[in-house]
This record gives sequence, structure tokens and C-alpha cells, in this order.
Amino acid sequence: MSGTPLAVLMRCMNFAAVKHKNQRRKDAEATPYINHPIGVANILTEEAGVDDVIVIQAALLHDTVEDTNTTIDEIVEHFGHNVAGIVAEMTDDKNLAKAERKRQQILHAPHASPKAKLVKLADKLYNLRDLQRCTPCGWSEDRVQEYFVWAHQVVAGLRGSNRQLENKLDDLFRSRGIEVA
Ligand SMILES: Nc1nc2c(ncn2[C@@H]2O[C@H](COP(=O)(O)OP(=O)(O)O)[C@@H](OP(=O)(O)OP(=O)(O)O)[C@H]2O)c(=O)[nH]1
Ligand SMILES: [Mn+2]
Repeated sequence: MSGTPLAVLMRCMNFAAVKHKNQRRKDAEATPYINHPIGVANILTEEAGVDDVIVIQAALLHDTVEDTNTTIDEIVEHFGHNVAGIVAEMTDDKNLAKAERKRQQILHAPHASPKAKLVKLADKLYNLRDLQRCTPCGWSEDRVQEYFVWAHQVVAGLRGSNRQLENKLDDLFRSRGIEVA
């Protein structure tokens, strides 16, 4: 928590890298998983004009609790309540069946905090671009298209948060034949 903003960000990046060290993305190249949280943080600074360090910290840490053994208490201890709150908002309940988890994301999106909405938009933008880049191992074309349709429904609940990200997401949805309002 203490330290210059730069030191705090490097501590987050290091924490996420250690936590995700054995994970790979689902693409054929098995890209290191850490590329994703770093890429989400980079979208926020480079493409969304975000300069709130709390949001960038949360972006770097956003999948640690959902996808590794990290607990929210650990995030609180190392990075404080503000960051931990956003990470909690980014964490799906893995006890729920997948279809229900996906439904919950659509339902919860409109009620997310403004900072969590920014991270959620950047997360979806990264994942949709990743799907355009290459199909994850074992995914059919239909599954890819279903992810776009579902992401469009989640993004509907996040609108009004960041014009640049929403415009780029809308371009992607249109490229997939999904009508945007
Ligand atoms: N597009 C893409 N996604 C990959 C890849 N490797 C891992 N993922 C992750 O897979 C998740 C989407 O896959 P699903 O089958 O829908 O979800 P699941 O992993 O939770 O079962 C995303 O998780 P998430 O970050 O929690 O996001 P979200 O599901 O909440 O959008 C995404 O980060 C990849 O190579 N390409
Ligand atoms: Mn993610």
C-alpha cells in the first residue's frame, strides 16, 4: 500500500506474475496468462485515458482471486480495501454452474462500481480481441460467436463508463453482425 505510485504498480505486477506463474492462456501458443492482466491494464492507460492508480492496480490483479489460490484478504493486506473491493467485483463465484455465472455477470454489470466497470470493459475488450486473433483450443466457431453475443449483453450494463472503450467494443460487435444501439 505504501510507496510511490510506480512502486505500488510494480508490486501489483510482481504479485500477479507470481500468482499466475503456472497458468497459460487457452490459445494454441499457450501464451503466459500474465499477458492478459498486463494487457488489460495497458488498455486502460493507453486507450481509455485512465490515470487512477487504484483502477490500474485492480486491472493487474483482477483474475488472481478467480483463477489462483489468492484470497480477497490477501489483496486487502497487500493493496488495501479499495483495490480489493474492485477485485472482488471482478471475481465470479466458481461454485456456480458456468451458465449461471455467465447470467450473473449480465445481471450484476449495471450495479458494479464505476471503477470496476472500467476494468470490466477493458477485460471484455482484451478477450474479444484475443478471440479475433485466434480461437482458443477446443472452441468451435459457434462458441466464439456466443461469447461475443454474451459479452455484448454484459457490456450493455457497463455503458456510460468510458466512450473510447465502448466505441471500440461496438466496432467489434458490429464486425460480428451484432447490432449495437
Ligand atoms: N479470448 C480468450 N480468452 C481466454 C484465453 N485463455 C484464457 N481465457 C479466459 O477464458 C475466459 C473465457 O472463457 P469461458 O469459457 O467463457 O470462461 P471460463 O474460463 O470461466 O470457463 C476469460 O476469463 P475472464 O478473464 O474471467 O473473463 P470473462 O469470462 O469474465 O469475460 C478469458 O480471460 C484465450 O486464449 N482467449
Ligand atoms: Mn480477465
